[in-house]
Amino acid sequence: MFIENFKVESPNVKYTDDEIQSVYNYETTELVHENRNGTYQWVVKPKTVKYEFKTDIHVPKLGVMLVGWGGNNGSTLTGGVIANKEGISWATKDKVQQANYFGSLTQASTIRVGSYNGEEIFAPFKSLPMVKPEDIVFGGWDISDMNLADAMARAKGERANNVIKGTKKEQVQHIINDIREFKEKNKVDKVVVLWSANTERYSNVIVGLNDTMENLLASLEKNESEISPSTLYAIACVLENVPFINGSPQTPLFQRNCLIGGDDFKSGQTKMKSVLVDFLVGAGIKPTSIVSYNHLGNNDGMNLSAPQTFRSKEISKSNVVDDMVSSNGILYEPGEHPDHVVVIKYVPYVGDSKRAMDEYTSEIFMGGKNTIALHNTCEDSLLAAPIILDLVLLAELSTRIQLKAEGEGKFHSFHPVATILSYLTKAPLVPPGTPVVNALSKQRAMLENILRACIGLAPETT
Ligand SMILES: NC(=O)c1ccc[n+]([C@@H]2O[C@H](COP(=O)([O-])OP(=O)(O)OC[C@H]3O[C@@H](n4cnc5c(N)ncnc54)[C@H](O)[C@@H]3O)[C@@H](O)[C@H]2O)c1
Ligand SMILES: O=P([O-])([O-])O[C@@H]1[C@@H](O)[C@H](O)[C@@H](O)[C@H](O)[C@@H]1O
Repeated sequence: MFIENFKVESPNVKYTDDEIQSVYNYETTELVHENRNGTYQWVVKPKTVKYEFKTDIHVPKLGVMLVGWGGNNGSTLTGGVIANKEGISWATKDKVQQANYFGSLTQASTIRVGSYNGEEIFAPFKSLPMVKPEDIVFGGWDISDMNLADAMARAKGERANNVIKGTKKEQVQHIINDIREFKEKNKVDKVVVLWSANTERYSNVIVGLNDTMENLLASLEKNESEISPSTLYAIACVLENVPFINGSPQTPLFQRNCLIGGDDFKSGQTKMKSVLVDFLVGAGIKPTSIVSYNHLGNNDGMNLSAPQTFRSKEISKSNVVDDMVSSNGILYEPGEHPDHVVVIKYVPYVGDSKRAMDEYTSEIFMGGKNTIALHNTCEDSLLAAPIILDLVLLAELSTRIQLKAEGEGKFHSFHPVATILSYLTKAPLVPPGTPVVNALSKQRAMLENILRACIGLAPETT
């Protein structure tokens, strides 16, 4: 059964006029490698850490500035939100289609809150006060000056006629001025910037050039050509203390003192992979070869046909099985890894209709082989647009949550590198020393359990 809303009554939660305060007992384990009577032994010690959360319930007026606003995803998201806001419907050959938010975790999925009369009860995933998509003020940048309506109809072709000019430093200042003007003009309380522009070639960390914020700022002074446009946007956001989310694979490198999320929307083939490989390895089956091919004909596909940009995607799409493989030392020797090949081809005719074909070969009982072949056809932008929405809404929400662990004196925000957004990205950015989790079910559980903690509900274990 589905219920629209609910309120938690518990000694662990208190609703005030300004915030939801909650207490959450986090059941975890501590591992020690101890020498006991001359033999080293792993000892697992279950422990409970008490956390306190407070969530500001005042939902701000939110501005979202998309870099690459006129692209396939930027224009599709904007059009989709307007269609929802205006309640637009249209005739298709099958039926009259209503605007919706299918594919959005925050808008179209549910969480289990308990049972009633023997029936499971589910409520909307957005169980905390969140910005409504229809209330977002959209803005942004594009190197093409085409209006959004025409841009939406176009998914390919030459376009750079609206670039920001000047030295790198001047460009950063230009972006900062744009953010300030946008805020002022639209009277928004907060802004989130999201890179939905084209994939850039992969940037390496070069010592002295981009390895620290100081070196990056010094390189900016020198107008160093190795600083990519996405890095310029990221620097501007860091300097303006505006959350920055990277929807493409290249990693803009900077000191992370304001919320940073990324990298690369986890929309189709990779999302499926982070479910399937988790299932196989979790079932004690050993994937030994994963061959992933896809072709598409939109501008993203054309851009990725350049070897340097394809390399960025290849990296973000390839690391996705690492945590699952390394979780099972019964199946894999140390350092052993399945053969994993990623291919992307540009086929203009199919446009936005991305085709993905995957072959998973695994070893099963007694040397048997199991081959699974998948074929998936789906509109690229219709997969990505709801993910962009979730990223900005969850990024905004996470800036309103404060927490404090037992023994910590003061409340503080989450770490600025937003692990909470992992579910939505192919190559999740995590703080140094934090393990990267790619398995989709774990990523969703982490996100859901944080939201549950904020309203004093125990983690979901079923
Ligand atoms: N399913 C998906 O669509 C999906 C999944 C994962 C990642 N991505 C990534 O999302 C990004 C956007 O995808 P898309 O299909 O909208 O691509 P697109 O090519 O249709 O749109 C990108 C837009 O960015 C603009 N642009 C390029 N460089 C810019 C710059 N420096 N500053 C401002 N604007 C710039 C272009 O003019 C274009 O309008 C791509 O990097 C893609 O790899 C997409
Ligand atoms: O999310 P996913 O389907 O694994 O990956 C996709 C790629 O396979 C595709 O070629 C690219 O154009 C999309 O931007 C996206 O990155």
